[in-house]
Amino acid sequence: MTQKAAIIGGGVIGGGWAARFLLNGWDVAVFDPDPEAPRKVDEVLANARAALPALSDGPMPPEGRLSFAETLTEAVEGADYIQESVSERLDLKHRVFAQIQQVSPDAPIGSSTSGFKPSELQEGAANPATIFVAHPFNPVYLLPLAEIVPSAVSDPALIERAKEILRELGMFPLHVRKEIDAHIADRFLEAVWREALWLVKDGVATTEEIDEAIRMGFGLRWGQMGLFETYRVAGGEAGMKHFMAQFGPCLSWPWTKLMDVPEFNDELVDLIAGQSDAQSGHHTIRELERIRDQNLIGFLRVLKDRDWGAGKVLLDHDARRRAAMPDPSPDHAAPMEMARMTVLPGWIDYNGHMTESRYLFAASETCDAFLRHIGADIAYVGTGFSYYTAETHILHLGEAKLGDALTGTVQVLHVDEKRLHIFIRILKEGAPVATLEQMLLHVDMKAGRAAPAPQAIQDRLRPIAAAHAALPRPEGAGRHVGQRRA
Ligand SMILES: NC(=O)C1=CN([C@@H]2O[C@H](COP(=O)(O)OP(=O)(O)OC[C@H]3O[C@@H](n4cnc5c(N)ncnc54)[C@H](O)[C@@H]3O)[C@@H](O)[C@H]2O)C=CC1
Ligand SMILES: C[N+](C)(C)CC(=O)CC(=O)[O-]
Repeated sequence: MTQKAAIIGGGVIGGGWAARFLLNGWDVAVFDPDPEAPRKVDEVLANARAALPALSDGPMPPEGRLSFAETLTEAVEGADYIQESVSERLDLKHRVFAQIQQVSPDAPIGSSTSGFKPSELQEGAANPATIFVAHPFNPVYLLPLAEIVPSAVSDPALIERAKEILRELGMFPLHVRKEIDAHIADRFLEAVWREALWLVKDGVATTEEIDEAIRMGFGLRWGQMGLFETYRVAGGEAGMKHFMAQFGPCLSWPWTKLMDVPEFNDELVDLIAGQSDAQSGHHTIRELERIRDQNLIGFLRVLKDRDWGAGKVLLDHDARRRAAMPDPSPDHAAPMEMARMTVLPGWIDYNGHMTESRYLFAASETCDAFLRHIGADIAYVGTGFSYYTAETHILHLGEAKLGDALTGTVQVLHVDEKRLHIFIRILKEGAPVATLEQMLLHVDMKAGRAAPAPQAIQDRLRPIAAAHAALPRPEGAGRHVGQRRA
């Protein structure tokens, strides 16, 4: 049965949570008294639809149903999980928890709070044990981290269940063992933010120069190794001990203003906002979000290729989803949908449409998913056997443009013990933009020659091939270059 999430507060973060749940197949009810909230959530969701599927190498589950509730009660009724994302005010959060628990006293309630401790959130609650911090990072639909902070009175079983739900959404729940204002990650962000405000206020650097200092250097390193692993490497062969010995004395030098904060007044706000407008005002916020999303997808995909850091979370999520997914078409009465992709900026050529190498990439994503489905997965390759593509014929039938959602399907044309003959369709809105007919050979990699596939793989393939033999033969199958279309 489809699970239901209630999102209370549909701003930047609530919209991101709604998208994360919906695109992972949950029904979502949002409550936010702001009449603009549905428009904002819809816009965030549109960006998320163009972004999150690009991280997945398997078909996404069918999107859940989104509703905007008239009342908080309506939103939380029957919800399996509730995420509070109202403005960062403790009195408001307390009122919201009281209202939620009148309807739903036992459901897990995660709070997106950036800084309040769970024990502060729980004050005066009817059932404090179900309230905890689930602090996400913007954009919630792309970044895996959620800091999970329980208090001493939190229900440990409920916390474990909440962590499991977040894993099911492809997130990385980081259990913060000791509650503290601003948790773990926001303590860093706040420290860097305070330093940055001083640098602008003191006229040392503009907002743009500070951003360059981050994104041209250490920001890139942090994204893949964090702080300690990066500094270990910076210690050279002697590692962390040498790094500490070299930079330890700086701790008593004036390298930070952390103990001192700039006065928060109109002058500071105008200074920062004015420089920020000059730096980025030529883009709308939605444009900046899309630029950010595509950059993050690029980084995350590289990390995924390397099975490293946040990329490892994505790989684990794909594997978990694959294991949980029913057969794409158990009766094999149609070509099997094996992959979903979004056309990314790096896929576009000088003609303004998807470049030809990306059609091979799309086919390979589709074919690899099919191979995993029949048991020829990476563990199988580890045994020294695999399928190699021996021949491909591509027909370009339409154009794919930036942001288009593509689906890859497989129709099996013929199998024998060594050969696998398939017809891949790359579809946009249900119509093929390309077809790729491929012949694959089952190979003994050590011997370097074709070899019969094992019985287990053949047993998975043959019923599919038998059912697909009853499907109409694809129009482009067996074509050669230059042949006129029927
Ligand atoms: N913006 C960010 O970068 C991050 C924010 N957070 C946290 O997420 C929470 C929400 O922040 P944002 O989404 O940025 O704020 P926001 O201002 O974009 O959205 C807050 C929403 O709460 C709604 N709201 C106010 N009272 C409400 C009520 N009684 N019931 C339902 N909705 C109500 C508002 O109408 C507004 O749409 C805060 O606790 C914040 O600390 C967490 C991570 C990052
Ligand atoms: C600035 N902030 C405290 C709202 C930041 C966060 O809470 C996390 C993020 O997404 O940067």
